[in-house]
Amino acid sequence: MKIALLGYGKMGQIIERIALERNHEIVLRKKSTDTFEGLEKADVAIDFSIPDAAVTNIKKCVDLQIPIVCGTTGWLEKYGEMVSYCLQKEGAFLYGSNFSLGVNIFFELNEQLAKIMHRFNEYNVSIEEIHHTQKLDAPSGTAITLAQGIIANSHYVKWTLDEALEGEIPIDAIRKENVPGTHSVFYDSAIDQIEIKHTAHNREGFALGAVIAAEWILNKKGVFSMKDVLDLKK
Ligand SMILES: NC(=O)C1=CN([C@@H]2O[C@H](COP(=O)(O)OP(=O)(O)OC[C@H]3O[C@@H](n4cnc5c(N)ncnc54)[C@H](OP(=O)(O)O)[C@@H]3O)[C@@H](O)[C@H]2O)C=CC1
Ligand SMILES: O=C(O)C1=N[C@H](C(=O)O)C[C@H](O)C1
Repeated sequence: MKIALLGYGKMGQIIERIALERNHEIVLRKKSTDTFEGLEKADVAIDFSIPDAAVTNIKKCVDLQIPIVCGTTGWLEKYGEMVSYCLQKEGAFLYGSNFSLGVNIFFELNEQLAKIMHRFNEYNVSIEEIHHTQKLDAPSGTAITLAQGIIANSHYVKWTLDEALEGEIPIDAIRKENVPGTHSVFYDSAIDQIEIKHTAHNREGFALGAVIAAEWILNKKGVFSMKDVLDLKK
């Protein structure tokens, strides 16, 4: 299939290699100063750009009726608006804070653990994420998804996402050279600590997952997530 890359940085260049290995064609490699010329030829667009560009890129693809897979993080306050825009225009849109298979399994593990732990008030939950020093947003999109998973599965729902992001679920964002992405969820009591952790060794899993999501969304209409792609919906 013909793929438009919206964002041609660290992720866009790895996605290009994997897409070509899977016999796809790249019709656009858009960086900040490039136009959208070539987008109209695409069967699917994959956006790994910057937080300030994602909304414009998503709307452009929906307007052109081109399915878009968005991996760009740091713009979630506009997510609801993008969902409505896509549904109203009968487009196809899939956002993933993290496209790696390992992290999507980690998301399921996090949700199952939250279902157990919410019964034990002696434990306090917190999240830690570590990323490279070039990352523009904090906390990471993955950490926010982890917080959402905890909130959604703590039946007495102590927090809203805003409360969580305002510190009810502390999220520690650490920046360190050359770290692709490490995420931990901690449950601490006065007696002990329970930790679950995912460590990305490189960016390959993010890129492969994004290309698989692009293959999946082809010829579909609606708003989707990696739970749909991996058939993880309960
Ligand atoms: N969901 C997931 O699995 C993952 C998500 N990410 C997210 O993906 C995003 C990109 O990460 P990464 O590749 O490391 O970042 P980079 O900084 O390496 O690349 C960003 C790219 O976006 C380009 N860009 C800037 N403005 C625009 C625009 N208006 N339209 C199109 N492209 C634009 C930049 O162009 P220029 O060079 O000209 O500035 C650059 O090519 C981040 O939000 C990150 O959090 C990252 C890894 C995994
Ligand atoms: O910026 C990155 O590199 C990454 N960002 C995503 C996020 O914000 O969760 C996914 C991954 O952790 C790498």
